[in-house]
Amino acid sequence: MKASEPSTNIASDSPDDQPLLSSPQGLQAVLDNLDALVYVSDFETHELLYMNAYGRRNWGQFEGRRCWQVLQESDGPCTFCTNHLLIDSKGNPTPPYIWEFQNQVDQRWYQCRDRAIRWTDGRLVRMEIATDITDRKQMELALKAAHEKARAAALEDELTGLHNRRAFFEFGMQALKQARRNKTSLAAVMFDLDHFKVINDTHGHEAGDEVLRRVGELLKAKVREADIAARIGGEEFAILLTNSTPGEAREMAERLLLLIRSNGIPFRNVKIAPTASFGLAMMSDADTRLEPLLARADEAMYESKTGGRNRITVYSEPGSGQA
Ligand SMILES: Nc1nc2c(ncn2[C@@H]2O[C@H](COP(=O)(O)OP(=O)(O)OP(=O)(O)O)[C@@H](O)[C@H]2O)c(=O)[nH]1
Repeated sequence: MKASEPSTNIASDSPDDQPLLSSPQGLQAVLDNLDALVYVSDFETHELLYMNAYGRRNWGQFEGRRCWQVLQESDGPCTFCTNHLLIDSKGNPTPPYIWEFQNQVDQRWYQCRDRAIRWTDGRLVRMEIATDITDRKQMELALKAAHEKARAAALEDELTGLHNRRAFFEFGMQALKQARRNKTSLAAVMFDLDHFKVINDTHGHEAGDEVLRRVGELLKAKVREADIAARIGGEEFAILLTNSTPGEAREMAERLLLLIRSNGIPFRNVKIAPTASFGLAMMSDADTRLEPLLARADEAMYESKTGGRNRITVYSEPGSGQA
């Protein structure tokens, strides 16, 4: 091939149009030794017009087949096909579109550089250069999973699997903001196991732990997805009930009170029947933070304690009489 002849049969858009290689074989050798997939497919029919050796090695022969048949083994054009992103409103090629995805055939991750170019006959074709980024992606995914696990662990009460105090305040504040925004109700129920020290002293700390675990399980089984339940202290639990009337919140507290005291918790050869004192308060218009709402529920719970334990007190404003 003479130096003035084009080095490739792909229409070039390089500014100087200088041939870079002395022969098509040279260009072929470069493309076939690339450590990346290069392919070209018809913009409309998706027929594969070219695939380098890397592609043929990994995805097989391409002649007479469409890109989605060879590269994705799918029944039709891919839902994530990027062709529409490669041309402007007038149908002219735009700068390369770069994205990452996991190939359905070999399950490896690729960074793809997609571009619309003019083929030898002038038609628009799609060219993709895809580099294997699986190692990097796996590291990123492992790191993300580790972050998520660490965050979940930091928000979980290890003993019961409920939210811990920190999570209760973090998610509780979101629930309060949402309730204020949507003008919906928010109820706080707090309860504390009665004479828990006696349980520990009589049956041992392990027995106490088992009681806490079982109470946690009861709680988890009773709350709805949108509610927030937590162990916020040693033997103290709290629940935020979203979208609940005072009556519904009280019903929930009553169910829990009965469940806790009526199902003796087996531990080794004994059954431990704890009781709990409950306090209930409803969010008021003045509550812009969680603390005042919880302080009222706590005050009601304290009344349950001083009133004889094993009961529910609904907070009522001083002077308005108790519910
Ligand atoms: N087993 C166990 N005990 C705990 C845990 N956290 C706190 N406790 C115990 O819970 C007991 C709480 O005792 P107190 O605060 O005196 O309260 P109480 O005995 O429940 O009495 P009232 O709350 O007044 O009914 C203490 O003995 C703590 O050691 C825990 O994670 N596991």
